[in-house]
Amino acid sequence: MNVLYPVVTRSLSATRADSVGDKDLLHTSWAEADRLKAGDRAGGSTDFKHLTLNLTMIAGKITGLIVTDVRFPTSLGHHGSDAMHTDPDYSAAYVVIETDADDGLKGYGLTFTLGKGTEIVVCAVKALSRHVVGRALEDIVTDFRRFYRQLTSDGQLRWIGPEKGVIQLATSAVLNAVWDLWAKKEKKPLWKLLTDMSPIQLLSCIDFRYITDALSEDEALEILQNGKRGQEEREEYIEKNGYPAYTTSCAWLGYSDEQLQKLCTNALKDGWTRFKVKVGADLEDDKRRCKLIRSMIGPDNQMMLDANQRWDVNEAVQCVSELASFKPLWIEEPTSPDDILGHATISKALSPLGIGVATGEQCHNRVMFKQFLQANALQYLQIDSCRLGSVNENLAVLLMAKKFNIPVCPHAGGVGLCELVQHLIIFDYISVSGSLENRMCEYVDHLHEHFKYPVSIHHAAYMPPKDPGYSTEMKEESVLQYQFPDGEVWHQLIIDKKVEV
Ligand SMILES: C[C@H](O)[C@@H](O)[C@@H](O)[C@H](O)C(=O)O
Ligand SMILES: [Mg+2]
Repeated sequence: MNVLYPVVTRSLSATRADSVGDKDLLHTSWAEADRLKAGDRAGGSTDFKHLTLNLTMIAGKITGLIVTDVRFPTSLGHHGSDAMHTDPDYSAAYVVIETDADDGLKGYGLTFTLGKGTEIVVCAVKALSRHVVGRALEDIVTDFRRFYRQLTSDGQLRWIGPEKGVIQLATSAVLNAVWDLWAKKEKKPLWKLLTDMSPIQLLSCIDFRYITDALSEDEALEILQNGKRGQEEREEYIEKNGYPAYTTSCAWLGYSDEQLQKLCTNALKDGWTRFKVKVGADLEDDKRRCKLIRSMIGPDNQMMLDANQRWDVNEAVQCVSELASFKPLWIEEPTSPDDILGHATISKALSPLGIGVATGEQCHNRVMFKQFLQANALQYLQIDSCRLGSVNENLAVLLMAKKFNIPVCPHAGGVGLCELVQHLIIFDYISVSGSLENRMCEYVDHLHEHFKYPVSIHHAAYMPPKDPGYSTEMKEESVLQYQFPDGEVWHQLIIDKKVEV
């Protein structure tokens, strides 16, 4: 089916949504789209956008896209280590987009990597840039669904995906920069840009291809319309209390027991009540560490386990059963992230023990999440702001999670991930799920000092960002110093033979 997407913007929702309601509006604009399309075929000179809408222009044509390989040597302190990724250097392919508008605003985006291979993502971003440079921002955001499709469906590039792996990480970096720029133009933090959008505008950002068997556009619209009810109260609640978080940074796998104890003591003092522990390399080691943490946090605080894909399916059931006495809430990534039916088997086996399965940080697109949901293969869904195709694809997944009634607990263990994903989960609470039950967002206490608008944590909760944008902008001096391999920091580490290049 060849569909012309209705183009819907702020002014449309502001004028007509009031009188006819969004549902009607959806159909009105689809009908209009068809009529206009017919007009085009008949040789009419219809300007679709300007006939349908009375736009307030978002100024600027994208004139440049710069991408940088930025790496932080976190492996030296074992930060971020787990059973599979023993020596991660938290890194990013960092994108800056510039426009010819005279407001001087730039869009900043990133995707998270672990050091080696960042150069490959950088290369993929460059390959995608031809779809971005030369485009008016206005054209992109008023028909975001089409733009998303263009980026993910390049007839040649898609062969190295599609919508997965390096090319999807690159798509995310580019689109994160576009969303940052859009939010800055609107002078709103991204979460607020999203919560202020009408249901129909939000829909117009989502590519529903491949998921309509699980979530139709009408169902998504209904969810978003229902989400408008009580939105103001929820916004007030979040402004006051923040979004609940859990910490992972006390118990990376490479930390010694002493370090673990020290970090856990401090975290408890700071008011943390939910702790994630890395497991999976050695069961006896896992038992010792879990025992230590449980004894420190007491019976009432929550503990989650993360095996980072280390086990086979039956092995996972066996190992987690042996750790069940420590009362973990979930086991995260127990096996291959691609093994949806394996996760379903594990979920079923662990259910009598009261342990759920969590996954998503390596779930590369909405189709996989759809299947996880359809197969009852997860009980906690972990979106990732840089693994999925940016905000656009995350919106699709949040809506599916709502339909399947599965709590979303985002992944944020990486550089910049806390900064980004806080916007998505705050939007989720205010406009989609409307609930905090069984929900929390990951937090790791690393590298925030390199961001211009770092996260603000208060009483173990993410306080909603106030600065315009997606909180993606890094400090210029950090980018210069940590650029790989020529930044000052890497230069010195290489001279001192502290790292292998
Ligand atoms: C290599 C990384 O630090 C991962 O261990 C991390 O993202 C982790 O899986 C998490 O859930 O935070
Ligand atoms: Mg994890």
